[in-house]
Amino acid sequence: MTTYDIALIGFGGVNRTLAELVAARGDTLRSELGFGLRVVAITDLRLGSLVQPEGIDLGMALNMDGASGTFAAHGGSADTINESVIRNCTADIICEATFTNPEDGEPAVSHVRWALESNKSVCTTNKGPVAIRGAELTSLAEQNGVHFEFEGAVMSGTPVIRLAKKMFAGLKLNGFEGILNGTSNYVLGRMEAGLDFEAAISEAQKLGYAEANPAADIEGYDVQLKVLILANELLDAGIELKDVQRQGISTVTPEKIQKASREGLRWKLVGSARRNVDGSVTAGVSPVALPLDHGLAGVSGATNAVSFETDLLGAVTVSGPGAGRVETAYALLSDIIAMHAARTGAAAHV
Ligand SMILES: NC(=O)c1ccc[n+]([C@@H]2O[C@H](COP(=O)([O-])OP(=O)(O)OC[C@H]3O[C@@H](n4cnc5c(N)ncnc54)[C@H](O)[C@@H]3O)[C@@H](O)[C@H]2O)c1
Ligand SMILES: N[C@@H](CCO)C(=O)O
Repeated sequence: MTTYDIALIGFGGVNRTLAELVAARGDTLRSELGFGLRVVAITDLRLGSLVQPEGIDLGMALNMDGASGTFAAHGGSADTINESVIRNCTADIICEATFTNPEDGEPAVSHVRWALESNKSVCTTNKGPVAIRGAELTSLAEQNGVHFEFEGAVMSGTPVIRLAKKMFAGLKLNGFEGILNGTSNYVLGRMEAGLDFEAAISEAQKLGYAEANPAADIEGYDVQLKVLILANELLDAGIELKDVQRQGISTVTPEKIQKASREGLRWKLVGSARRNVDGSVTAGVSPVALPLDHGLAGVSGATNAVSFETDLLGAVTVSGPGAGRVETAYALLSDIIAMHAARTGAAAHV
């Protein structure tokens, strides 16, 4: 049976949870999916680097939290030597889950590039490389005969990108609108319930929804990247970050939320893109007070939803978890399942 060796670049909430899944469910995955997974390298800013071609003891790695020392105590290095690890380790697949940088996508863009250049496939939940260098990296993967998968970059493990590419064949997509950030949606809901902004953010951080810098969620940068990804992947928009107008929810005060509630409205952070008559695409993200009977008004907590406007079916809506460690680790697993299916011709349902 095939075993894929994987390297985890960034060992925070998402990749730790993937390691937990591999440790706890390895046998089930093997029998149900027809392949095994073995972690052969891990790097993290707080822990350093560890490469063990025979397989890393995941119990040991998962017990390390940065306060308890670095990988130097386990035969690795205290330094985060990403380029050398990514290029030289024996992994078949690099799982990239470091911080999203909404400005230029670095250093994750380089992590992905080094992997693809050294003929390793990549799965990532990091929005930066996909939004800012997606076309270039996809083409590099194709040239090198490897895979670049990023389902978790939009709506965590909820299938959206692959689903839309496969299931909407024969339909023309004219646009989409959706709730694409779990943290801001969670915060708006908690504020409507009477919590103050800081307390609501703190809850979202504890639940593993928020970015390392939650301003990325609150000020709309995260949705800006996701709109860019969906517009380019699904509408073939050919647009750049500067083309996606951005406004976050920091202007939505508790008073505005209570007033909207009295008027039968609910504030939501809505990301959208629409194809214009001349073929160009207009895209943006901004807070909107939606009537309660609007399809997106009832989407609550860290749930996300995106409604695609199609020519033959009208609106088709996909809804599901938009954030969360387990939900996003599953996205990486679904990427690996898709790679396996492409390699073997096995049916993939993800
Ligand atoms: N948590 C979610 O719900 C979710 C959902 C979808 C996408 N994402 C994306 O997935 C990625 C990971 O999310 P997370 O929740 O695990 O974040 P996290 O902050 O918990 O973990 C990120 C880890 O990456 C490490 N890191 C940062 N820069 C690094 C570098 N240059 N080299 C090695 N390690 C580095 C950090 O030390 C940290 O441990 C982010 O890009 C995030 O935007 C997260
Ligand atoms: N911080 C993001 C994670 C998912 O990309 C969110 O809250 O939606």
